[in-house]
Amino acid sequence: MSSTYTIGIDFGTDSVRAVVVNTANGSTAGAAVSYYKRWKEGKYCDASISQFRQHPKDYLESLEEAVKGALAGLSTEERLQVKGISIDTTGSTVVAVNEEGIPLSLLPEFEENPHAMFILWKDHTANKEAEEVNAAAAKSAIDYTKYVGGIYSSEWFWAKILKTYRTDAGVRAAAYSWMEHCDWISAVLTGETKPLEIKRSRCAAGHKAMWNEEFDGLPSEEFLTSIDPLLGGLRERLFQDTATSDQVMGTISAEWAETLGLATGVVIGVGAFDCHMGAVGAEISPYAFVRVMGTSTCDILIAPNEEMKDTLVKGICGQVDGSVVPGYLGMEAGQSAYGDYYAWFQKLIVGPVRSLLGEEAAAQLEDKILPYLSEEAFKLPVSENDVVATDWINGRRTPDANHTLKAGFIGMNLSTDAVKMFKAIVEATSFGSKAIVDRFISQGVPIKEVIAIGGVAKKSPFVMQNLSDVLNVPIKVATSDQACALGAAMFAAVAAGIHPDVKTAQEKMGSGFDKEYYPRPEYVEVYQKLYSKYQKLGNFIETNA
Ligand SMILES: Nc1ncnc2c1ncn2[C@@H]1O[C@H](COP(=O)(O)OP(=O)(O)O)[C@@H](O)[C@H]1O
Ligand SMILES: O=C(CO)[C@@H](O)[C@@H](O)COP(=O)(O)O
Repeated sequence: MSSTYTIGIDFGTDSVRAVVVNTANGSTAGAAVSYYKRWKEGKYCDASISQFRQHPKDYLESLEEAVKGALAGLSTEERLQVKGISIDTTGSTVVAVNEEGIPLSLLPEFEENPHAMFILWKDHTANKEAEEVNAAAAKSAIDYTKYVGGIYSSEWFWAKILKTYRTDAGVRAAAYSWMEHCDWISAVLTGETKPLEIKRSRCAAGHKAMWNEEFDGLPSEEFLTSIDPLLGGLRERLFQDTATSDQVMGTISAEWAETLGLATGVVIGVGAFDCHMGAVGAEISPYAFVRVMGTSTCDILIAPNEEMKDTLVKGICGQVDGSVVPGYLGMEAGQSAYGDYYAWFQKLIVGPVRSLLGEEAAAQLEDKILPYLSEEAFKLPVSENDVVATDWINGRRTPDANHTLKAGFIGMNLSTDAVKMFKAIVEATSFGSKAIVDRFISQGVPIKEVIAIGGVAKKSPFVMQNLSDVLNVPIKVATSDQACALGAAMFAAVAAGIHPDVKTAQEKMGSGFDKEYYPRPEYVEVYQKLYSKYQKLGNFIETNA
């Protein structure tokens, strides 16, 4: 019998990655990456006001490029054995669409309007609106925030919609409905994008839009208009039900089948967020804590629903039945900047070089600077008098979302150089991780093991060793370079009926682990002291800055 294949597609912050996977044994038949062109040029973004927008054309062009690249090495016969495609994306990354489900920025009149584009997860322009959602929730008879950690975040659906409605009356008038990136792009491949026709991801709806079966779907019209009457009428143009990612969104449209060189009849699965599919790719099992370590971190944990019945974990990004593995409660937490904090420091150093010495010198430095800083920082001794920083350079996602918080440093003197600053930044990201782990444990959710995936987990032994020292637990790193896309390929195999459930797909297609970091006992005590300084600095910033 010939092999069958599925394609997993992972839309990250900067690029999309596609992998073609053999469904029998998980081997990779092809893989490719495509970077978003407009995003790379810095278009439609303004970091000074935390505005980060992505054009749907970037997604469409990169989708085609990455999938074609991943399929390039397959024969025609092998291509015809591709049976399913599933997609994960970042989120909450939302866009206003018309009645046909076309993002407004794909229409000529809104083509260059950032408010008509996808509002990326890390866009924090809606801080005020998030506060208003929280104020309305505090007054409401039903606490709609109870399954999203008790605090609504500016990274999420309703806050972003309200901010857009207040900012741009033209977009407001033209917006029939709104979609998450993972729903829209999956729908695009089927050729049916009408907002009321398509299936909506349980993962996206539950973690970001306060959808829950207990509320009969989305928050009530009364609640939404109590935040602002501008939200009136939208609820009925969104969705009532949601679907888990083992389900089928549809089959590939004739147009996309031809463009990609695939057979008609390829199943398109229901989409989800990157970290949720990544956790499946990393072979998550109950109470394993999977950290997706890239631009940001997303931490995912699953538990049997019956064991978590009365537990509400405060200050995380939600707990949703079936958001990761159908039949289990999926919990999410994370940090808004992880690799992005390192990237910020890289830019800080490379920026003046670019201005003074030109692009060539800057590009050389850019390639070398993070590995150099990591190598040198690894050699430094650790003392309780070292520089301490917070990890809130893009606000705090968890525990207890607050995107108005900023990063801060203490303990510098004239001997503080770039390497020492970098060490403090890496330690800050580890301390932020510890705060999350401690929160889960203190709220009654045990963690049986820690697994890491994502660019940072694969590229930086320094960061990973530091994290293990600070958390004082071993950390396993998954073998796959593309665990999120692999997880998507596993979901595609379930949606296409090749494997009966996620667990079987994990057993057949999982790639295992290739590295494990162990805490070094001699660092545990000093990191406890530095962590306590981190907490004090954090308290100071939170109450004074
Ligand atoms: N050598 C390195 N050490 C630490 N971080 C790195 C290194 N190289 C790249 N990174 C970080 O990895 C992040 C990208 O992670 P990746 O998982 O590839 O992408 P995404 O978050 O878009 O899914 C960037 O924020 C970058 O700063
Ligand atoms: O926040 C979520 C999901 O809830 C992520 O999509 C977001 O952190 C982006 O992930 P990356 O850092 O680009 O891997």
